[in-house]
Amino acid sequence: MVTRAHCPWRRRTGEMDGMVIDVQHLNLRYGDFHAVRDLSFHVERGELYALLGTNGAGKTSTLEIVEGHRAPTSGTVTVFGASPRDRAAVRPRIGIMLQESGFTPDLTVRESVRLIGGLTGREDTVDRVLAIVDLTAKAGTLVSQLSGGEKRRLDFATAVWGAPELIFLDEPTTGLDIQSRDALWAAVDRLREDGSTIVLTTHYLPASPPLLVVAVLSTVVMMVALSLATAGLTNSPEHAQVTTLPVSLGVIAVSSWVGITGTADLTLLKRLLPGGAATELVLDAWNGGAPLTDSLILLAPTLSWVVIAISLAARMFRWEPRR
Ligand SMILES: Nc1ncnc2c1ncn2[C@@H]1O[C@H](COP(=O)(O)OP(=O)(O)OP(=O)(O)O)[C@@H](O)[C@H]1O
Repeated sequence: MVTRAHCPWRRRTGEMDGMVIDVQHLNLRYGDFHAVRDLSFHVERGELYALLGTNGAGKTSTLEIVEGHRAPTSGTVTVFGASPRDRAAVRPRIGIMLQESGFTPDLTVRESVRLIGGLTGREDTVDRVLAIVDLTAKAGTLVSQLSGGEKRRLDFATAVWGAPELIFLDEPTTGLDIQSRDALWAAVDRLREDGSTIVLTTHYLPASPPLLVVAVLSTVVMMVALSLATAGLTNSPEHAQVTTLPVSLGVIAVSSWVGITGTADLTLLKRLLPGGAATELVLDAWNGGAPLTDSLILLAPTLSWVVIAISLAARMFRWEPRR
C-alpha cells in the first residue's frame, strides 16, 4: 500500500478536486487518415477510466496526445488544467506505462527501476515498487533474461514510481498470464483506492470491473452508449440506479439489432437484467407489445459482451466513417 509519506501531493488538499483530464473535440490525422474523430471526454479525480475500442480505433493515439507525446490536429486537451505539452507543469505529476519501454538489456531489474524512477523527480524506494509489480524475486536479474510478462511488469513499475497523481497504462495486461493479469488489476485497484487517477487502454477487461468509466473510440454514438451501459456495471449504487434503464434497453435493443434469435420469457428477463424500478419499466413496455422483437436471447450484460455487441452493431450501421 502507498503510505501518505509516499504521496506528497495529497497534502495539497482541494487542488485535486474535480476534473483531471478534459478532452474536447479531439481530432488526429495521420496525413489523409483520420485516426481520431471529434472525441470528447473528461476524467475525474480518483476515476479508473478505460479507453476501449477495436484494433486501430485510436486508443494509443489518444493516450499519446493526453500524455503530451503527440500534438492533436485540432481540439483541446488539458491535464490538471494545463496543456499536456507543458512538461514542467504536468510531467512530475504523471506516471506512464507505454506499450513498449526500451529498457537497457544489461541492467538488472533493480538498476532499471532506480534509473527510471530517478528521472521522475518523485521519491520512492525500489523495494516498494518491486513489491507492487511483483518483481521482488527478480530484482537481481538482467532485463535481457526476463520473460515477456516480467518485462511488462517492469514497464508497470515505471508508471507507479512515487505514486503519481495520474497514471497512464497502455495495454497493461498484454503478455501477462492469468494470475499476473489478476494481480495487475488488483494493484490498479489499490492504486486507485490510494488516490491515483488511472487512465488505460485494454482489450482484456477484468471479470468484475472496479469503479470503471469507459469511452469507446470511433464514434460518439458508441462512446455514449457504452458509457451509459457500463456505468451500470460498476459497484457504485448511485450509478447503478441511474443507469439501470440504459443497461436494460441496451441489452434488449442490441440483441434485436444483431439479429440474435431464441426464446426469452419474462421470468428469464427478470433474472438476467439488472434489478430496480427502471428494469420493471422496460419489462412492462416489452411485455405490453413495445416495438421490440419477441424472439431474442438475452445475455448477462458483462462489460466485454457490451463492447462486442456495440462493435457489431456499429459495423452493421456503418458507424465508422473513418476517412
Ligand atoms: N504514425 C502513424 N502514421 C500513420 N498512421 C498511424 C500512425 N500511428 C497510428 N496510425 C494509424 O492510426 C490508427 C490508430 O492507431 P492506434 O495505435 O491509436 O490504435 P489503437 O486503438 O491503439 O489500436 P490497437 O488496439 O491495435 O493497439 C491505426 O489505423 C494506425 O494504423
